[in-house]
Amino acid sequence: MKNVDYKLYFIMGSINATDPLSVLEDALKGGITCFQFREKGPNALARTEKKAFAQSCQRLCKQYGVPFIVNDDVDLSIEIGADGVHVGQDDTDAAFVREKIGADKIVGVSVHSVDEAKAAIAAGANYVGIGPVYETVSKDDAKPVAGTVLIEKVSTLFPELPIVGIGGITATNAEPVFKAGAHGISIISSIASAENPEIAAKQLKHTANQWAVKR
Ligand SMILES: C=C1C=NC(C(F)(F)F)=NC1=N
Repeated sequence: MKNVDYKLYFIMGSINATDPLSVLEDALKGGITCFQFREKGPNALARTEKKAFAQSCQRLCKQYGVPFIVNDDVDLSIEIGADGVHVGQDDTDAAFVREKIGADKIVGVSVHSVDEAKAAIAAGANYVGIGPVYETVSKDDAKPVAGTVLIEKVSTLFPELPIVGIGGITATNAEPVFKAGAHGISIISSIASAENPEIAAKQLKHTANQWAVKR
């Protein structure tokens, strides 16, 4: 996948919004640059419903020319021809994912240490997610708040590696994430739980455009 713009990376699943497809469309209108389909948790959709919902999200992303990445479910990603897969440390092994989906798809990895970042690069990751930068409401098993320290370390050690910060990021606290060297911010509730998701995405996009270092 050619140079993907990770600047405003929205992540959502059916549990994050009452009308997820209209939230996704609003987010796309608001200018998100990348989308991750993350269908996880006790009430997550499964099998046929999950595939149908994924394809509805994928169709919207295609209309707006935004990459559609699937969280963890490699088989679903291949089945529907998604643009890539994102895996956490406890998910499918990144090297295995790269092997299965091929060289031109996007592989993203959540990392919580320099060693995990090194391993992600070795596995062929296109980007890494680092966080939670701030307190998050979107993940009940999130690691302790990490701040931007690891983002700084990883961006210093691996200046070519695209990094997205994640965890509790809003339009008012996004600046330090970019200043620490992140290429983008990853958002769930700041858009999915917003009164007006399109306006929320626009505000986040404005902030991201302001602070994303031109590389
Ligand atoms: C747990 C996660 C951490 N980071 C990311 C991303 F921002 F995409 F890198 N996605 C996730 N699902």
